[in-house]
Formats: sequence, C-alpha cells, structure tokens
Amino acid sequence: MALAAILVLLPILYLSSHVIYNLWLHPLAKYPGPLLWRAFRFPSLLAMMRGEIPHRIQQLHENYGDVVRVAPEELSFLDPTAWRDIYSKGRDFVRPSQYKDQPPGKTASNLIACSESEHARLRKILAPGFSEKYAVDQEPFIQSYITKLFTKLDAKIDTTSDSTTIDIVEWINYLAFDLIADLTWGSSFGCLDGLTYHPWIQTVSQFKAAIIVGALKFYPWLYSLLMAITPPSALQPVMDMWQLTEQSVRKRASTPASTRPDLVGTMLSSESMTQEEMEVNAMMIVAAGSESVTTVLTGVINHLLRNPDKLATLVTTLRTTFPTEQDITGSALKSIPYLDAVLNEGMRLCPTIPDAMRRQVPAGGATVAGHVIPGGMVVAIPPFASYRAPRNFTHPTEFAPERWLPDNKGFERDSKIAFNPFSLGQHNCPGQNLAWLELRVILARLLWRYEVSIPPGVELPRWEEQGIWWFWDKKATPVRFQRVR
Ligand code: HEM
Repeated sequence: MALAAILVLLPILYLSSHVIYNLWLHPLAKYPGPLLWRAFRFPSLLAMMRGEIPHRIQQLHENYGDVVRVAPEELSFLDPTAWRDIYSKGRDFVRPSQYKDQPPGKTASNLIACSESEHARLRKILAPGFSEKYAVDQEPFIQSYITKLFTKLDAKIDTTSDSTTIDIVEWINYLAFDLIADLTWGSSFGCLDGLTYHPWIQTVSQFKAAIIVGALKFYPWLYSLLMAITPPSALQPVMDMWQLTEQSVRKRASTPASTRPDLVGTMLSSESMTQEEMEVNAMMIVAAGSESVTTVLTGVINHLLRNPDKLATLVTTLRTTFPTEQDITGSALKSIPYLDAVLNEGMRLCPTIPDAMRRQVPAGGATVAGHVIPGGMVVAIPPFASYRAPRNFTHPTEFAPERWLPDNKGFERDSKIAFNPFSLGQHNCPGQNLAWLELRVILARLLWRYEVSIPPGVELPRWEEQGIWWFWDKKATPVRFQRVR
C-alpha cells in the first residue's frame, strides 16, 4: 500500500516541482509566453510535429510582444538587432544538439552536425567551390538544364491552345534537384529526363518523420526506445539513399583529373577530406541547395500570379532589356534591380527556413537585443514571424517588391537589417552566390519565354497557409504556360 502511494506521489511531486521551478524560479521566468509552453517543452514539439510551429510562434509574438518564451529554456526574438547578437558574433552561439543530425551509421564530420573547429575546417576547404567565380564557371551547366526543362515543356504544349498546364512545384523541383546533383557530384538524378522524382529525393524529403525523430531527442529514453524497436527494414530507403550518394561521389572521385566545376571536385583538390566526409557533405549540399531554390521560385511565381501588375512590370522589364533569350546571362541580370526586388520579396514572404534558427547561449551568458541571457539557454529569430512583423516591415503581408528599390516610397520605415534570407556569420549559407545565379537566370528565362497565368477554375494554394515541417510542405500549384516567341 505504502509502495503504491509512493509510486503515485513521486511523479506528482516531480511534475509539480518541475512546473513551480519553470514558472517562478527559472532564469527565464520573467519572460512572457503561454503557461503550458513556459512550463513544458512538449507544446512547442507538438506544434512542430503538426507542421505549425512558425505560425504559432508568429501568433505568440502578436500576443506577447517582441520577446517570447516558447519553451522553458527557449526565447524567440523579433528585434532585428538580435540577428547580430546571435548569429554573427564569432562561433560562441552553437546549434543545440537536438538540432544537429548525424546521419545513421555515419561518423564523419558534416557541416550541420560537427564541432565548431571541424566546421571551420570544412568551410575553408569548401570555400573555393562556393565562390562567385566558381558560380560563374557553373553557369553553362545551369543554362543547359533550363534549356532541357524548356524542351520538355515545349513538347507538352498543346498545338491547338498553344499552351499547357503543369504543377510548377514538381517541375521546378525536377530542375533544382537535377542541377544541384550535377553541380555537386557531376551527374543528375534524371528527373527532367523522365519527368518524375528519383527515390533519393523522396527519401530525403521525409521531413515529417525526421521531425518526429528529432522531437524525441528531447526525451532520450523515448529516443533510445524508438531506435531499439525500429526494424532494419524501415531504414532501407535511407540505406538506398546512402548507397546512391556513395556511388555518385565515388564515380566522380574516380575521374579526379576532370576540370568540371563541381563541389566534389573542390573536395578532391583539397586532398584533405576522407571518402565518408565527402559523401556526408555532398549529400547535405544537395539537400540544402535544391528544395531552397524550389521554395523561392515557386513562392515568387505564386505571388506574381496573384499580383498581375507586378508580374507585368517584371515581364516588360525582361522582354525590353533582352532582345533574345541567349542575352539572358547571370552577369547581365545583375543590373535588373526589379528582378532582385521580386526575388527578395519572395524570400521575405516565403523564407526557405521559416522556423526559428535556434542557437545555444555560451556558458558565460550573453546579451541578446539588450537582454542578458544566462548560458545554456536557447535563443532564436523566427524568420516567418520576423519577416511578417509590423514592427519590421510596412504592410508586412503585402507582396511589394518596391520596398527593395532605391525609390521605396511608402516603405522607408522598413527595417532592412531584419531581413537576412541567407542568415549571417559563420553558419550563413555558403551557397548564396550559386543560389542568386540560379534564381535570377531561371526566373528571368521562364518569364521571358512564356506567358504564365492561373488556369481557369484553379485556386492557387495560399502560401502562408501551407504546413511547415522545417521546410514548406508545398502544395501542387498548377500554372498555365503559353509560348510567346
Ligand atoms: C534561395 C536559396 C537559398 C536560401 C534562401 C538559403 C538559405 C540558407 C540559410 C538561411 C542557411 C542557414 C541555416 C541555419 O543556420 O540553420 C543556409 C545554410 C546552408 N545552405 Fe543555403 N540557402 C539557399 C541555397 C543554397 C544552395 C544553392 C546551397 C548549395 C549549393 C546551399 C547550401 C547550404 C549549406 C551547405 C548550409 C549549411 C551551412 C553551415 O551550417 O555552415 N544553400 N542556407
């Protein structure tokens, strides 16, 4: 009887002391947030698993202000000065261990999961492959993949209506994955050839499952249990994905004399990476450099179709600037401010990483946006909430490329420092030169060559209503394409 009472009382005692500590005695106790979220980690994890954490954090900022406690030891900031304090002050703020994913069975350092000293070493090795000069060398490959996409699209165009309707999410994904695989390990997935996804892509895009596994890392005994009961057959697709990655990297490595401007080439010429290091980092680069490009391009096209006046301005600018499609080059596109304005506005409303980019405060504590935060706490800027916050942007939900032009009448109050689509500091996006080149050339050639419109009877998905499991769960987006020339 006494034992039964103890067994019942102990968990109650543990829970109540946990709640009392988190709500009243915790170093973050003074920060506002919903009671359950301040007391426990699970409400934010549940929102994450439901694909709505960025939306919930946005609401919480609307209700509680600029700094919100979104978990017992986690603060979310809207103040743009937090960007500098968290992300660009050396290497002190590190990604919390629960958000560092080491691929199953792999021990080699990869950019996301390794120590800071290993990270510095890898970034130095990879830097030449991410330079602007290297991106310029890669342009012929980019142009040829776009041409391949157009050939496929033209073949689908119905001769009677002179048009066709495609799901742009699928088609841009085919292009983005084929392209980054080729630019990384020298061969594509063949998506554009067969107009279908390769199984590698389907496996790497299992973000929902990855989020659930990630959430369990907060409860180590549950995580260990899951690992123990997962049958090896459940991991087969992941094994297949690694096999293809290994084969692709090995095949590229067997032609080391090649002068192809690809990232495995950069890794090989450093002569300082192991085979497994090359594989895990190549896989990460393909994953990071594909979906992101699709997000921005499909997000931009979705918003342009809803704003025909902005679409018309961009199309007219492109068609009057470039007499032929061959004139549309990366270097020529750098002097089209309206194109960059449209792309920046797309990245503001459809950030590729909409969820908070969490970092742990260094042991000695630190000051973030004027708040002194003890060591070990987690701090973050949530791009989705921050880019749509009225404190940072005028008419924040409006698609207004003008805000990025020198003559930004009506938007002078915008806080430009609140917008960092490629993040800042040591862990910023190394692929941004290539990303800008791809985004500019693909969008410009597409709109120069085709008239795009919403097919009759179709309602485009509302971008911000889509679920987010780390990345946007992009819904099918049918778009009508008609050849203009
Ligand atoms: C529109 C396109 C892109 C956007 C907006 C974007 C944005 C970002 C952001 C915000 C981060 C920081 C993530 C964090 O700290 O949690 C990041 C990291 C990264 N991105 Fe990109 N990215 C894009 C395209 C690319 C491309 C094309 C590549 C590869 C060629 C790439 C490779 C990477 C890698 C490897 C990282 C990890 C960097 C590190 O931790 O050191 N990205 N990206």
